[in-house]
Amino acid sequence: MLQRKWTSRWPWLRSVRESAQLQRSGQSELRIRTRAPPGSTRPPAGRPHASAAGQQIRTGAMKPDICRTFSKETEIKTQENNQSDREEVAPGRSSRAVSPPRVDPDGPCALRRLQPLRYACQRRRTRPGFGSGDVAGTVREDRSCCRGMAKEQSRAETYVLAGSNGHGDQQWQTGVNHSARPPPANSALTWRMSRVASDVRQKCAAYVLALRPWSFSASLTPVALGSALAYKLDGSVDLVVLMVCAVTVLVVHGAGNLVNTYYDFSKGIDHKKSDDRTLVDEILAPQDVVMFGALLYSLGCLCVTLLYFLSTLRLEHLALIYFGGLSSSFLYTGGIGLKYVALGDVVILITFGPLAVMFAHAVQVGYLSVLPLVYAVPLALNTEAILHSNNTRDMDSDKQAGIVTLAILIGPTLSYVLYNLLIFVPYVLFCILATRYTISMALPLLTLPMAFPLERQFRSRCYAKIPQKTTKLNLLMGLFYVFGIILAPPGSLPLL
Ligand SMILES: CC(C)=CCC/C(C)=C/CC/C(C)=C/CC/C(C)=C/COP(=O)(O)OP(=O)(O)O
Ligand SMILES: Cc1cc(O)c2ccccc2c1O
Repeated sequence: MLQRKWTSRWPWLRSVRESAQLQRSGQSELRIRTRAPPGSTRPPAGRPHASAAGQQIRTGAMKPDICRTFSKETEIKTQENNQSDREEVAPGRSSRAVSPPRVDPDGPCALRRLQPLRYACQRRRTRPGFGSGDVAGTVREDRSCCRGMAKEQSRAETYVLAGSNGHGDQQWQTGVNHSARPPPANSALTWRMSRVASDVRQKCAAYVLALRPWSFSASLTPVALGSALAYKLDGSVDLVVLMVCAVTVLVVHGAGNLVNTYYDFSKGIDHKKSDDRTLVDEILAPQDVVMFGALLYSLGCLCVTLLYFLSTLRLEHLALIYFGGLSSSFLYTGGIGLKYVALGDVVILITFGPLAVMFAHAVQVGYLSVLPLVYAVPLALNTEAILHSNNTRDMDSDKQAGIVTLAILIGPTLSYVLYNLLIFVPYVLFCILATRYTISMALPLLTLPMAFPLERQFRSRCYAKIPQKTTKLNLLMGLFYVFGIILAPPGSLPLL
């Protein structure tokens, strides 16, 4: 749910999911039933060729028949123009010289994955002598297609419906220049480069998506809080240390999310309706996730080594907190899998609260202190509310998968009580701080109007959007809390 929302803001990331789905369902291949042109050799199996398809459709040599039903969104009218012809045909070869597409008996529509952002919407038409249709037709503009295309153009993948006889002989006409002219030499290079660029972009987007970056605010706010405390109580903050610390915590959090992705998938907990469908939808392969996780943990170790040189914190203290964070990030779902035995909530409460705040504070000031642990409490409770609402929403599917979470153990009614405690106790603490110490501590109370609707939704068991909204609340409340600390008059903050 959270991810869905997140990707709706960055459609190029969403396209990674969609293209993976299409690929999985076998639709990303050009599927055309062909009649081999007279004198041509049998098409070899392999990647189909759009320009060849366009050429043959036009000449009638290749006749696509019954079209599969595709979603309107993927029915993208394309302009397979000279450019694409040149690009799709290997350099130095005419389009005729290219092998015809792979024969596919049950997938006759020519849905073809082509290079991104290359194709413009074109008129959808039927006309005499075109392809196998031979039906006198009128030119019909498909405006919805144009609208769809405008959207699709922002995507990393474009799908091209290159030929169809299954829709009243309408053809997705490709605007190919069918001359057998070989492409200019430099276009071959352009073709390869844009192909590689597109592939790299796709892969990068998939990795970013797998990290579930929408959740990163949960680990960045404790870093901000620890640094704000160091600034306020010890007088200075080293921005380089702050940056390296933030990267370290982010990297360990991201690795924890990947470990979660891997183990939830291998234990069969993630399914088609889960938030995390990186592996379910085959956006990445399990070994990609493992490699990426290992890379992030290594990067985290590199960052903490850098912190050792940048900070005056003793090595044993630095190592203790860092490996504490690293272990909990792994053990949440890896190894013994604390999440599966109802201990996930404790892990989140500790790592996203006291541990991360103390880490950020300690690397700034060079010593360990209990003060950040106390200040971390409101934030930790609120962050745990995200996980608890997530687990309450997933209660049924988690039960089916045979795992035990706190939400399952206590049931929906007590889950509601717990959620309220997690959401509203921080506000009680802010009220106490504001009235007894400094009014700047009342700043987080500005987010109170966001909390009441969440309580109502939880009460009416409309869980779907609660984790997402709680994450928003967590970010805003955390930021106001940090500002409240920074704006507090000197000496006004409680020191225990
Ligand atoms: C102190 C230092 C150096 C680092 C701390 C860095 C942090 C905050 C690490 C936490 C890592 C961690 C425990 C990640 C787990 C993230 C998590 C709660 C995933 C959600 O899992 P599910 O409960 O399966 O939810 P989904 O259903 O959305 O997958
Ligand atoms: C992926 C994910 C999902 C969550 O529900 C989280 C809750 C709290 C803190 C971090 C979380 C997280 O990283």
